[in-house]
Amino acid sequence: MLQLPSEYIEQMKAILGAEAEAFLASYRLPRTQGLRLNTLKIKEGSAFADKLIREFQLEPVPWCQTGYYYEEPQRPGRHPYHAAGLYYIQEPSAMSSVALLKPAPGEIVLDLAGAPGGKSTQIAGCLRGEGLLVANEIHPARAKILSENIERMGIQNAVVTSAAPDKLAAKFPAFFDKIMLDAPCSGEGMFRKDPDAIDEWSLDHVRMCAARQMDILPDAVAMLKDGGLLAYSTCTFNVAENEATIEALLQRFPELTLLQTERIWPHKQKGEGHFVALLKKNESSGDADHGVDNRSGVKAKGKDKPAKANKQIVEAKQLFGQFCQEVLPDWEWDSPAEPVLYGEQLYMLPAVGAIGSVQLNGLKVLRPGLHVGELKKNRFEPSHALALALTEDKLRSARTYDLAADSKEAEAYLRGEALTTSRNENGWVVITIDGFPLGWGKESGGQIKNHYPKGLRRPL
Ligand SMILES: C[S@@+](CC[C@H](N)C(=O)[O-])C[C@H]1O[C@@H](n2cnc3c(N)ncnc32)[C@H](O)[C@@H]1O
Repeated sequence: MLQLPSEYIEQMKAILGAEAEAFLASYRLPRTQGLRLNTLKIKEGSAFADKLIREFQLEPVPWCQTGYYYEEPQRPGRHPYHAAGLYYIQEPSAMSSVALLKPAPGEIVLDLAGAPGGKSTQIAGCLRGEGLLVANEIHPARAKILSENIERMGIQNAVVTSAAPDKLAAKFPAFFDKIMLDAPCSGEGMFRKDPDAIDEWSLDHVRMCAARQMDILPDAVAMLKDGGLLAYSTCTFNVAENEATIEALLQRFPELTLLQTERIWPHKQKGEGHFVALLKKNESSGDADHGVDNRSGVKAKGKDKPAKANKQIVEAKQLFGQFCQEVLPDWEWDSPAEPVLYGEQLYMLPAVGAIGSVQLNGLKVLRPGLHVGELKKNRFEPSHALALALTEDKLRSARTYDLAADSKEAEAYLRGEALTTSRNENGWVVITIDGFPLGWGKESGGQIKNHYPKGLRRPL
C-alpha cells in the first residue's frame, strides 16, 4: 500500500466526503494502462486493428474511440509495432481531454504543453493530415521527445516548437481554432504509476502549481481566435488546480464561457484520474480577426530572399523529385505544404492558416513540418520521418523490404544491424514490418545497410 501524506488524505476527504474511503482504497489496486491506435496508419475497424486488439487482448476505453486498455504481462511498448508508430502508449483517462476538444480536419490547433506527446498525437489523429498542429513544449529535452513521437506516429502537418507560452503568444495572437493546455500540475493522479511523485506533493506545491497555471492560461486565451475552444486539463484531483483555476480564469476573462467540465475518478472509472474543462472564447462584435496575416508576410519575405536561397530550394525540390521517381513513385502531399530549408535539411511546412517561416523566426523550432531529408552534395538522403509518414497508398509501388514483426531480422534491424537479402537490387529501400514502414536501408550486392537512427536503436 502506498504511503500517502496525511494532508493529502485530509484534502481528499474534504473533497469527496463519504466517497473518500472508496477513493483511498483504489490505491491498493494496480494502475490502469492503455494505448491509442494511430488512425493515420491503421483504419478503425480494419482487419489489422482487430488483429492488434486480439494480440494484446485490448479492451475499449469508453470515452475514446481509438483508446484501449491492456493488462500485464502485455508489453506493447516493446513490440516492433510501437517503433512503427502503430499506437501510442497513453494512460486511458488522459485520452479524455482531446476527446472533449474534438479537433476536426482542417482546423488550426495548438498543444501548448505537449511533451511527451499523448495529446499532440491524439490531436493529429483527429486532424487526419488536414489542418495544422503546433505542438509546443517549454523544456528542450522534453521537446525532443515530443518531436520524436510526432515523427514515429508519421504526422506530416505538425510544427514542433520549444517556447515559453508568452513567447509563443507574441507570435500567434488570436491564431488558433482550438487550444489544448494539459497543464503542469501536482500530479495527484500519478501516484500509482510513479510513487516518487508522492514525495514531491505538499500543499505548498499545489499552491505553486495553481499559480503557474494562472500564469500560462492568459497566454492560451491570447492565442485563441474569437469563437475558438480551449481545453484545460490536469491529472490532479485538488480543487485549487481545477475548478478554482477555471473560476479565476472566468473572472479575469469575461469573454470566456465555460461549456463543460469532466472528471475521471479512479474509484468510479477505470483510469488514473483526470480533470478537463472546455471553454469558448466568445465572438467579439468588431475587429473580428486579430490574427497576423502571415501569408503576405511569407510572400514578401519570399521576394526578398536572396536568389541563392530560392535556387537552393528549387534544387532541393528537384533532388527530392528524382528520389521519389526512383524510390517512391506514388508520393503525393496530403495537403498543401511549402518547402523550407534549415541548413541542408529540407522540410515541408504545412501551408495552412497563414503560418510561415517568417512567423517561426526567433522561436526554437525542432520540426517545421515534415522532415523530408538532407541534401548532401547533389544527392538526397531521405529522413526517418519521411519513411514513417508513408501510408499504404504511398508505398504501393515503392522499393520496400518487408520483415515479419516476430522475425529475428526485425529485431536485428531495430538493433541497427545490416540485413542480408537474396535479391540483387541497389539503392534506397523502405524497411517495413508486416507492411508498415519502420525506417530506411540502402541496398547493394545482397546487403542492406541499416539507416535506422542511431538514437532509436535498441541495445543488444
Ligand atoms: C502534464 S505535462 C503534458 C503532457 C502532455 N500533454 C501529454 O499528453 O503527453 C505538462 C507539461 O508542461 C510543461 N511545463 C512545465 N512548466 C511549464 C510552463 N511554465 N509553461 C508551459 N509548460 C510548462 C512540462 O514540461 C510538461 O511537459
